[in-house]
Amino acid sequence: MSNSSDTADIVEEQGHLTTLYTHLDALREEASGQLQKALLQTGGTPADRSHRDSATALYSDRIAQYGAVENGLCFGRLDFTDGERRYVGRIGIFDEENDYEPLLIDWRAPASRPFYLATAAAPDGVRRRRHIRTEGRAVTGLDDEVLDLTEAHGTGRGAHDGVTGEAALLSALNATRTGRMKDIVETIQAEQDHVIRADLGGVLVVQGGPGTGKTAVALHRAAYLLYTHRQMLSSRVVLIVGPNTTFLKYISQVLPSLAETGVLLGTMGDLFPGVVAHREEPAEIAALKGRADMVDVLAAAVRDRQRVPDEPLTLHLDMLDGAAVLLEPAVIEDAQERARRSGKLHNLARPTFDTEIIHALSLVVADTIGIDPYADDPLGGDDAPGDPQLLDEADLAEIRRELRGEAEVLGALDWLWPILTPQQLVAGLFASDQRLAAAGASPLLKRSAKETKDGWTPADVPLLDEAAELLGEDETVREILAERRRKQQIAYAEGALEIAFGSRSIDVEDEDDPELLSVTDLLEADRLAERHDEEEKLTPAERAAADRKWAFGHVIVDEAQELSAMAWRLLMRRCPSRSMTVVGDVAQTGDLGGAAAWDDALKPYVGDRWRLRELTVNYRTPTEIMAVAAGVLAGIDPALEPPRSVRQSGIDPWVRGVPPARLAEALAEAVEVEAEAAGDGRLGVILPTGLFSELAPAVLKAAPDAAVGDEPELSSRVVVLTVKQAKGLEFDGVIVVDPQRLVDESPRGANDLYVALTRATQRLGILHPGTLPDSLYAVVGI
Ligand SMILES: Nc1ncnc2c1ncn2[C@@H]1O[C@H](COP(=O)(O)OP(=O)(O)OP(=O)(O)O)[C@@H](O)[C@H]1O
Repeated sequence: MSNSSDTADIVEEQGHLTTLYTHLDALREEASGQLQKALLQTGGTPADRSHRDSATALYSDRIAQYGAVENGLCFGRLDFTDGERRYVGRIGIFDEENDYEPLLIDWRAPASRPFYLATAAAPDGVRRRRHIRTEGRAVTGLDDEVLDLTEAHGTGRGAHDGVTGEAALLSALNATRTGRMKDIVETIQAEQDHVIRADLGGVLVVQGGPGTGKTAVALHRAAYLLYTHRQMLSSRVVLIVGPNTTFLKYISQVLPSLAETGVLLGTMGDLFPGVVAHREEPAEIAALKGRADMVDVLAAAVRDRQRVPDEPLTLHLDMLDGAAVLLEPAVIEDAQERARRSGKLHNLARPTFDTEIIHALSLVVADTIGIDPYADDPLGGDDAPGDPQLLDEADLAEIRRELRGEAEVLGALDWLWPILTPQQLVAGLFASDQRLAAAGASPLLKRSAKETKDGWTPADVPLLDEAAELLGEDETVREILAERRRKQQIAYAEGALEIAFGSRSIDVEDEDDPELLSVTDLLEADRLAERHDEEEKLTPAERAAADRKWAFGHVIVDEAQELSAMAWRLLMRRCPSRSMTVVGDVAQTGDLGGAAAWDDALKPYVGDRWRLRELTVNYRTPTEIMAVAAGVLAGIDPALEPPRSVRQSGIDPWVRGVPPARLAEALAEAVEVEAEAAGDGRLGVILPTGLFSELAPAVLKAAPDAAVGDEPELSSRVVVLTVKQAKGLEFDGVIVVDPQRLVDESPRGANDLYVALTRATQRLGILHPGTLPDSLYAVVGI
């Protein structure tokens, strides 16, 4: 490796870079011109409008893309032994005036691959790899690796220890953190490249210890797949699932800067359209909800809502002037049986149930009104012997029609076989001890009225999705529910207008006053127009987010070890093609319902047809910190190998014990020192949940601008978090407080401690009130 500050080389590269930016500016101008043209056009046929909309989307996307690649447009150059030269960058740029000669090759294109893979041992025709360092539009330095050892005279100035572009890599790794993840396109390593460019089909599991770049690789894989399979994936959308919203914020900037759209980012809590599920709940309850046997519980809960009363139901019918008829339990049971046997899902079987009940009731009514009083009396007024029923089939049909309009009949049907939304089923189940017992669920799932009011939790989402599958929702059901909502809205609006206009009557059909819009018009005109507009303008990712049945083109799951069995079911439903990238580390599993082994999680869906790729090098945590974490990992499972750190920091972690009464004070002191040491970077303070409210004020005392809360702002200088919140994140310096308590707080506490200890890129401090877990005593040597 040589660090070339040779002026002639820099001048040469500057010349090429300036040419590239001239092209970029021209492309941007061209796209802006086209966008303006599209925006200025009005009217036309629906086809014209749709054409215009797609042009607007296309050029807006392009402009965003050009903006995103402004920094670091070109970062590499390959010189081949045959004299060919290739420049590698964030997008492809071609010379239109010179037979579309490539001036810059997109990092995702096959032609860029040697930039990431070529080594001195396998140079693949590459003589020299050059990393070009830039600031804005200026070249500031060059790092050259000569891969052709004959030229390097065997000095070994090639790739070091399997690392490509060492200088550029180390400079990226040592840079202070900003609270937002950055792309790694300039320094992707060979083992990461193999994952990023793996085939689209099937389930790919990427297992790797902390800091091995799993998240970075997952995001770059999304960008690569969208580039390579654009047509299919941009319309079917790539779903990326992360553990929490703080994490999503952390990674959100990476994709736009990779110039990608057509991606939907979400947590499990976001995957049931119409429901926001971010309420916290105890880990044990979430674990119960995540168990596979909840499938049977929900199926039983649905059956439990199909009722058969012990006593006959008495129905007063208008058609009989309020006289009562009886609906016998045996009749209901029979109808229920037939509806169940129809093989349809609950909501979809309701018409069958209705038909059966209405038929049975029509016979009861016919018996009441249609009996020939003289049928058994040949000497009576009526001389027609035989059939006592005076009503024919047409009369019976009329009775059935009337029965369908009877309020008490409709009420009874709704009670006996209610049309249910998933939310009604699940909330109804959790609200009642009896229903929980009838469904065979744990009584611990009982939810108080307050909790229900506070909303859904992420663990509820797979249950709602399962419920939707069991209840069935087709157009009819959706229409019924929409109609119900519409009626409620109209009733509400009518009420509101009554209040507004006093006793003045508002006739929705009022023809005398054409100026007066009807209530229906008021409600519907705007809404319909709005909906129409919205649907036309929605991007595929927005449409996917709103559609529970969307089949994603590819699904990427980060921190996948945390997913419960129920969560896996939901994700597999969203991805019928089973084209997935599953990224995680089973040694970091914190959730009680999470996976201890990939096979357990995946077997039910793909058997053993999944591929495993391992990442083995830790780019985040220096050797000194990893030595401490490795002791904890050995305590979890001696068979687990810690990833190998790619660098040393020269800074040993510190461990400080203080009397419990001094913990807050000592923390405040440590925060002051470590925040100072982090310089422009970020400090993370990881607290046990049980000490959070007690110790967070101590951090705020030392750093009043520290971020604390459900979704702390990660760009703050100091951030206070629980382990759960810290998952997937990183900071320049980290203070871990009371590791023994972290371990004691959960059955997966040792995994949590391992996560906490591996968040730092430079400095780690451990503060404890007198006791440390055994696994730490051994390594810190106290
Ligand atoms: N090839 C690379 N070049 C530069 N930086 C890299 C590279 N690979 C990983 N990194 C950096 O290393 C850090 C860790 O990466 P990342 O967060 O993706 O790891 P992870 O495996 O998801 O970790 P964890 O499991 O602990 O959450 C990030 O700052 C990332 O940018």
